[in-house]
Amino acid sequence: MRIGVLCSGGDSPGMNAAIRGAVLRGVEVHGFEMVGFMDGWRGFHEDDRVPLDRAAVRGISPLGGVILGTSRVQPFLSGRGDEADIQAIRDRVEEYGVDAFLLIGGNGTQTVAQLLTEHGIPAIGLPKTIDNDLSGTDYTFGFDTAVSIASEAIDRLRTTGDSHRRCMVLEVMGRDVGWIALHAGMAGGAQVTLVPEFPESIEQISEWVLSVRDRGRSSLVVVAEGFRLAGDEAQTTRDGLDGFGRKRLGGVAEVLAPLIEQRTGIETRATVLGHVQRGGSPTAFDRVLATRTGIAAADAAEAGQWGTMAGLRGDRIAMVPLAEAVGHLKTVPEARYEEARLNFG
Ligand SMILES: Nc1ncnc2c1ncn2[C@@H]1O[C@H](COP(=O)(O)OP(=O)(O)OP(=O)(O)O)[C@@H](O)[C@H]1O
Ligand SMILES: O=P(O)(O)OC[C@H]1O[C@](O)(CO)[C@@H](O)[C@@H]1O
Ligand SMILES: [Mg+2]
Repeated sequence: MRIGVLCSGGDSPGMNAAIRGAVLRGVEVHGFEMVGFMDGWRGFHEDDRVPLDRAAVRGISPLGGVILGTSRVQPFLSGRGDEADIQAIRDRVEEYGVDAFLLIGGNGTQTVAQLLTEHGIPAIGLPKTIDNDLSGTDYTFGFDTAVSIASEAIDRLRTTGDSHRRCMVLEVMGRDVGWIALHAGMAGGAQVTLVPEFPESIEQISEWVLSVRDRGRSSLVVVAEGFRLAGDEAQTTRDGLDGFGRKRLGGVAEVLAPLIEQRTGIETRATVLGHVQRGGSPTAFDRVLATRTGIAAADAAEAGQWGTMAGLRGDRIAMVPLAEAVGHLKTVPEARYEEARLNFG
């Protein structure tokens, strides 16, 4: 069987380990021939492919980024996903002699895996995203690395914040969910953690910051990029949309810091962590999760379990139907937020 491997969406630490896991299992154990398309669907459309064999994946688990590159280039040339678009993919698939795909990506990529499978082009999904917003899996690889980097940033901001008795506001990624903020905030002992799922008022936030000051401490506020103040309609964005029509979230920390300063009289500084939290070497946890995801995906291909995604369920990797994974974000549940919120301030 010849399998095409392709990454789309943003990169996520662990993607290389996932490719290595899939190749070692697929090529060495199941006897597949594997080929990687460069830069997501661009490589597929432009016939830019590389062989994926044991040598190609040697030593790549500790490497950040992804050796194949990734992009948000559309799989469907017209963008409509109609029969002509599907036929164009079928023609290419035939030309390349590819029997099936392993698609590494987030929600959008898993949607494509499902669409392809429904149209008779077999695909299996490998979930990745630092945001941890994919349903059908407990955690996605990349998330643990992002949380570790954000936690370290909190530790560092705290020492300078404490020295100047300032309130420090750290903005982390996560798009429309607050998983990175929640976990990093808990790991770093943040006094306030703000997530998109549960808007809070500036009065409430200022009250927490003042109560921290009243017991002689400085506040560390973690805010997810998708957070909105209670009553605000829109999230904070930079330059509107990106080249693929998506909102460019970011900057909410810079909006909050002066508001907190105004209301509390406490000098406040904002830091936007940005793409630092997506870069560099994956944690051991992410390497292991990604490797196991790759292994499970290769085994699923051997077993013909098309239209599924290799999700983490407890300590097991389970092949879950793609329909369970796509279309609905995995948001922070109220109980998890309340558990943290009781200790704010
Ligand atoms: N409903 C859809 N129909 C067709 N193509 C889609 C659809 N959703 C997403 N895609 C395509 O899938 C690719 C990846 O989608 P997207 O940019 O949303 O990233 P993702 O996989 O969700 O990862 P991330 O977590 O970084 O957002 C892009 O090439 C996009 O064009
Ligand atoms: O890499 P880009 O296109 O700037 O996208 C940034 C977005 O991607 C993510 O890193 C992953 O989905 C989000 O947390 C963030 O909003
Ligand atoms: Mg997406």
